[in-house]
Amino acid sequence: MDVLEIDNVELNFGINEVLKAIYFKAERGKITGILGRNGCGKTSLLRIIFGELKPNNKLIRIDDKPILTPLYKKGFIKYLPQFHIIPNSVSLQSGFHYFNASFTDFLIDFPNYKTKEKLRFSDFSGGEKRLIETYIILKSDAKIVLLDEPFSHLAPLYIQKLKELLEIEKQNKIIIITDHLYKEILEASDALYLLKDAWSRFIKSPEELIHYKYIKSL
Ligand SMILES: Nc1ncnc2c1ncn2[C@@H]1O[C@H](COP(=O)(O)OP(=O)(O)OP(=O)(O)O)[C@@H](O)[C@H]1O
Repeated sequence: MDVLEIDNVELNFGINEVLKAIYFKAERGKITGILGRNGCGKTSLLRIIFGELKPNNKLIRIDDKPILTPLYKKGFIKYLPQFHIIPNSVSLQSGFHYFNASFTDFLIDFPNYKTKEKLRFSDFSGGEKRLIETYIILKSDAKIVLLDEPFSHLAPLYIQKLKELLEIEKQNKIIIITDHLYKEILEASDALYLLKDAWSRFIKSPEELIHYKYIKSL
């Protein structure tokens, strides 16, 4: 599985025209970033790709073949939403077991969690939960990974570590990522799209983000 494309996306919520004429391509071996202001439709686009939000129109292709079944039903895609996905009553170790992810690998990457395996999710801070959930999704056996704001609540060292893991995982996965920490997205991404006025624009250089009034300066 090498290339995911989504085309002709049209999404309205009542009179609110959120997405129209969107084209978007993500490839294995590259991190594909999505930037855009609040409410421009980044989460909606990820949910449409995942298959849980049905737009007025869209066409998804994987390796040039149209996909008509919602992707989440196919089992090879994982989605990190903005909300927490692991129940509070579950222990750290069971959370890894539940998602079929390696807790041993996690402890190698984040050794400071060695004494915390029996703690429940309710015992962790918002940022810690985010780190754990992002790790579990990123390191899963999925072929396509969608990450909605993985960096936003994380300490700089954890962001750095996640970026290193992204570099490794992208060799075997199609990875799409969005966040308001645009400098992190710029650094982590090999291909970048900006959503603006319901259109997607492929961004060739960071200066274009100024041109399209996403930022004032770099
Ligand atoms: N279920 C819904 N019903 C009605 N409107 C919705 C619904 N979900 C999203 N919207 C609207 O669609 C637009 C896009 O929302 P979306 O969450 O995709 O934006 P976003 O770019 O991810 O925003 P943010 O960066 O703030 O998370 C917003 O105007 C939002 O109010």
